Amino acid sequence: MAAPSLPSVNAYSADSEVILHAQIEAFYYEKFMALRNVDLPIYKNLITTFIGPSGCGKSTLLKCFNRLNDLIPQTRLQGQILFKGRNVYHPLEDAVVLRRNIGMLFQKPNPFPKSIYNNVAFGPRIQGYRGDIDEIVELSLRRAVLWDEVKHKLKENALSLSGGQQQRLCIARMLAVQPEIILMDEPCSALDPISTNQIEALIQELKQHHTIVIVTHNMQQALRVSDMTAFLNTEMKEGSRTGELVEYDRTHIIFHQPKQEITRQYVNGNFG
Ligand SMILES: Nc1ncnc2c1ncn2[C@@H]1O[C@H](COP(=O)(O)OP(=O)(O)OP(=O)(O)O)[C@@H](O)[C@H]1O
Repeated sequence: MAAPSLPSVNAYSADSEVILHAQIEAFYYEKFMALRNVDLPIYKNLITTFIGPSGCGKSTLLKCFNRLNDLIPQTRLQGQILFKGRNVYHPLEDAVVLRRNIGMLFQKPNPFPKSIYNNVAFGPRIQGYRGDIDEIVELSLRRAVLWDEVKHKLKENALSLSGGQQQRLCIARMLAVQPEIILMDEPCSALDPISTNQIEALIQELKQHHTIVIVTHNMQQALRVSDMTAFLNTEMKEGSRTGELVEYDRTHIIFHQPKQEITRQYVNGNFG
């Protein structure tokens, strides 16, 4: 089933505010250089997608933004990631606080094996929130368009929900701690078309209050949901295939009038 065409409320303009900025000279897994020369501003309240062939470093780049790569031993970033002008890799920056501001949604929904309620209440509780947790749980579930489906069974285990519901629950769990930025790594690839439509519609809603960055292999999804698209590809460098940013622009330009021939080939499915 084709997803409905969704209206874009916010759009890029020359004075769009840069909220995140990757200025990466190189990123290494041990000695392997996975990314090189990526200079990529992310604009506030827009949806940006990363596209490119498998292994070009889309997920690696995404995980630089909230320092999730720090959890992998022997990784190293040369360069900086600016979040509202501050380098998140500065030794005095707190990665835990950063990940609260820059939340992440994964390919496979990963709710905690707890009740639906406790999944959403978890973040506010560990932050020591003193207000009405019931209210935050309801609001977050409503914003994730899940409330009507679960309001009568909040004490049931989250793992009893369908895949699409679990993914919306993970979104509600993230919204409960009010992140400014939401990173999504192929958020719909494990979902059926109806759940995919629901998540895509939700992503459009969320950009009113959040900045969203999505890795996707689905060209149609990038075209449907995003304002900006970055195309990455690999280049043979010093004996290994290193990811590079080829082209970054408004999504309609990347898909219909790209500057690089290789981008045109990729978005048209004629890629070697
Ligand atoms: N934990 C890791 N240790 C070592 N190398 C890694 C690790 N994670 C990723 N890589 C390598 O880094 C490169 C980029 O991987 P990454 O997952 O970022 O690419 P991707 O574009 O997201 O790929 P895909 O579309 O297949 O998910 C690949 O060569 C990959 O093998």
